[in-house]
Amino acid sequence: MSGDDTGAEALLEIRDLSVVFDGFRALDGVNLTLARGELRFLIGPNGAGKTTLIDVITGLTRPAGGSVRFGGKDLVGRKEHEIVRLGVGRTFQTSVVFEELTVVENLDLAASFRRPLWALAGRRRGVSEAVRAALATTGLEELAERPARVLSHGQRQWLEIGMLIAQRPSLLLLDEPVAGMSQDERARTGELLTEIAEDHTVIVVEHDMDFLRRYASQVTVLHEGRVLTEGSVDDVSADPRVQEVYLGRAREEATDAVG
Ligand SMILES: Nc1ncnc2c1ncn2[C@@H]1O[C@H](COP(=O)(O)OP(=O)(O)OP(=O)(O)O)[C@@H](O)[C@H]1O
Repeated sequence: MSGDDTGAEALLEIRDLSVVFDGFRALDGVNLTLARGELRFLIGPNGAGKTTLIDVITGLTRPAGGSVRFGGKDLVGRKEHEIVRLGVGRTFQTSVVFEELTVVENLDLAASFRRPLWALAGRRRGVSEAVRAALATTGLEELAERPARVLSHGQRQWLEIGMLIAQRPSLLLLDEPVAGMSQDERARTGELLTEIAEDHTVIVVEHDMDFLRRYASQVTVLHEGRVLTEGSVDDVSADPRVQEVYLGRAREEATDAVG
């Protein structure tokens, strides 16, 4: 690995990234550096390019230009499953939970994804350490033997996060983990993210400013495919350009609601 002046601490380094869909630039020269162990919130109005950025990191979308380095390895051009094996995990906006399997079975299935075949073949009954840890972190121990279909919306989201942790990624990418949650569930998720960030590097896509004020430290704001600004929650929310972008959106939504 050649050392450059961004230092050995950077786990993820994105340089001059662009994505073009049918001539439309969904990402346009994005730079983003994440230190190992960082919890970074990624915000921006609808269509800003947040999901596209996650899609590029995870190999779902191929960029038109730029680079994505993770732990010193270039991710561009690698297959999705290869990127998972390198230690990048993501949640999707659509559920990946198996309804008829229990919570613990869902976790075990997720954990087995990175387990070598010989370990699967010789597997004894019982719960692996990775599954036990995921159950404890997400607070789902009491529901371990219940089928996933009985879970509330919040519990299901926590299960999905648990399934991700069970795969032992070093970088977690969470797309709007509190969408549709009650206030209590949001608070519990904020605590969960803080806990997970103690031993993982995490990017959370979120546009709920209240949630950010409570749980975010470092924030990157995307707007129209570019990084508008980056910094602490206070700095970012005091930035007039960010306010304009969000107020503009609020105005549009108010008009839509009326119309
Ligand atoms: N597969 C695709 N083909 C064409 N255009 C796309 C595709 N995926 C995304 N886009 C466009 O790229 C832009 C960025 O979309 P993206 O989903 O990344 O935004 P976002 O910031 O995640 O928004 P949201 O908050 O609504 O999820 C949007 O204008 C979107 O319509």
